[in-house]
Amino acid sequence: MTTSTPASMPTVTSSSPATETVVEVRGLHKTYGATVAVADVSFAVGRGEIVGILGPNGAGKTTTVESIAGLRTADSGTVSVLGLDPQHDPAPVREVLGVQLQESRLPAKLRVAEALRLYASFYAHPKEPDELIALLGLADKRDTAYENLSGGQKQRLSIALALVGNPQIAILDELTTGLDPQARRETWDLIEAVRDSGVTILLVTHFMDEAQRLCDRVIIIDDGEVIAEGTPTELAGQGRTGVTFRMRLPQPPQPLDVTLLSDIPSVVSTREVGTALEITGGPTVLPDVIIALHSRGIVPDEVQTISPSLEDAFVALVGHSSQEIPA
Ligand SMILES: Nc1ncnc2c1ncn2[C@@H]1O[C@H](COP(=O)(O)OP(=O)(O)OP(=O)(O)O)[C@@H](O)[C@H]1O
Repeated sequence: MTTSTPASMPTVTSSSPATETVVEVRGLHKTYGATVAVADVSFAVGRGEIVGILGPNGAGKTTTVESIAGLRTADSGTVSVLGLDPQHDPAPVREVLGVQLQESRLPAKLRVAEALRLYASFYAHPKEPDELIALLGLADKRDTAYENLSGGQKQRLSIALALVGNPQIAILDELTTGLDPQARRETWDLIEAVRDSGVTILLVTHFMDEAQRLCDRVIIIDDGEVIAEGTPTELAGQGRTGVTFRMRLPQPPQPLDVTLLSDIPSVVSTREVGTALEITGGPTVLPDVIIALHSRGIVPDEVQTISPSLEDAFVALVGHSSQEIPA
């Protein structure tokens, strides 16, 4: 993650799926008593996409995906899942949409294979439990009770349970929360394999690296409204037109004359970051600086370009990082 922020505030973009729309949400509004959980949310998901729903705590992400799954009744707005209304057609929606929600809990003594067979029995055309056990890397845990699974194994089982009905669409809420770095990466590989098998995925996440790595498009929700939408690269690049890089300079006998850099036309700004110097400027700023330094016999160390990140865009839009809880 970089600490640099875009030069100007990103604007809201709107993008539509390139393929057939399988989920469409229009003007969704949902309150809990006096709390407006979802004020006005609209977006579409195309077949075969992995779409990320990002936003700070309490933004309305879970309420939105639960409304898509038919687990919440919206006050107004429409939700369409493959042309079906989850409120009016809950049974056919359950056949095409699998859900892995936050903190799924199972009975402590239920074994992995038993849980999958039980869930498979709820569906008309389930996947073969053994196939999922193999796909999810749970073969050596098939007879292990839920209470004896590690956090990562419980997470994989909950993904398997979301997929056992052989859904066309899967909603995964906080997929890798609580997992160690290796388990997170394995889970990402798994999600890509699930997508490659033809399942469209709607992923609620707080992790920008996860969204950047997995998602074809992301939708950022704040205070119950969509505030930005686009590919991770599009969103990350908003507001950043120039090039930023950092380098370390060898200690010369004389301190570097700062005008050497500030006189270069393509240099917009320089700042010290620890022992490194960060320079932002136009498209040619990197070679311009290297050539200017070279003319004084200075060869910089550890030159590193800084790519705009989704986290930068998120911070600019929402006002704090994705994992900070606002006061
Ligand atoms: N069952 C409920 N009863 C009352 N208020 C609720 C209920 N569920 C959610 N809320 C409130 O609605 C708002 C949106 O909650 P929601 O869980 O949809 O947000 P979220 O973006 O998923 O948050 P998080 O990232 O913390 O999971 C919050 O203010 C929350 O406190």
